[in-house]
Amino acid sequence: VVKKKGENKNIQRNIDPNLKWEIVGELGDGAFGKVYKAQNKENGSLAALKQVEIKSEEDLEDFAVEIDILSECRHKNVVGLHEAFFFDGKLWMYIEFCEGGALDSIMVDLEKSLSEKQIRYVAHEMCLGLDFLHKNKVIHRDLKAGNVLLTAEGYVKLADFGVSAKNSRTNQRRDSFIGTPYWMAPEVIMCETLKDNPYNHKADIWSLGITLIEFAQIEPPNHDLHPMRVLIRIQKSDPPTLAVPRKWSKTMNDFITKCLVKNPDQRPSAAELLEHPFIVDCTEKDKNEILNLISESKAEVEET
Ligand SMILES: COc1ccc(Nc2ncnc(-c3cccnc3Nc3cc(NC(=O)c4cccc(C(F)(F)F)c4)ccc3C)n2)cc1
Repeated sequence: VVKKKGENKNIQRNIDPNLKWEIVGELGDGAFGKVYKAQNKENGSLAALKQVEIKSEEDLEDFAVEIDILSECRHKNVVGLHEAFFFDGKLWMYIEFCEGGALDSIMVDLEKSLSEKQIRYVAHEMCLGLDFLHKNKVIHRDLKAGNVLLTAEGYVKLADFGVSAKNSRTNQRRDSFIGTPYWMAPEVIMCETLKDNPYNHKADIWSLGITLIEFAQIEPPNHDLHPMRVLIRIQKSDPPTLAVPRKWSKTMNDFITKCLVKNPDQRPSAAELLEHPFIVDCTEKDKNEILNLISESKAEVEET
């Protein structure tokens, strides 16, 4: 069935978004246009607003995939879509605002990595989000600390500010992008170079392992290498480990080792990882660790 144009029910057309939302700040200049902070005039709720110039129907279709993903995949560990508009030749996406921001900026602001308890809590929440996305046939493809957001209540939300998750539904592959290579699983690099065999959701599990090392060390392994060198290094070398393993528990080292298995078929699924001892004994107390991190980070930002 060929979808008729303008049928996307998740995008409101010919309604001026400024009637409902007002811009109250700027969040940065993303890869795809500007990102603002916006507030709902009726109920005061906050949003992150991304406006994207739409030059062609193909452009609209690409971004509509992202909106379909966010509209259909509603979960406490995935960024929520408030609403989307097509107005004045632009696509306007209003995403639930996550007060804490992304975990890479938090570590940079505080100039420190996460504690094991904080890593355990975030890893648990990320596995819940990943399991949900994978069950909905969505492959994230660019998991990293910069795509993990924190809310004021200490919730962990998977986001994707890059370009990769647009067409991350299986069977909707467009010519693939080389994402940020540091977090890339070996088979993704192989596929990125061979371009034919689509890889599956296990690539996100590798990136999860790399992201845990990033939480522990602020930077991913090989961060000091040129991106091209990294692609070769990931292919040829044994999986990376924590720089100082004895600084961390055996279960944390084991969890990371299980994620960083080069053969994707031998890598556990997110559902299997949810049974791993490292995150099984994750408690609400660990969540308080993250709340401390957010208040520290907010204090830090207020100071500067
Ligand atoms: C600098 O300080 C801050 C402070 C708070 C925040 N909070 C925040 N909260 C929510 N969104 C954003 C955001 C920031 C920059 C760019 N985009 C943002 N959100 C956003 C995300 C998306 N899309 C996704 O996250 C996305 C797209 C495809 C797939 C997926 C996933 F696979 F995760 F479901 C997620 C679309 C439009 C927007 C405006 N930022 C950010 C920076």
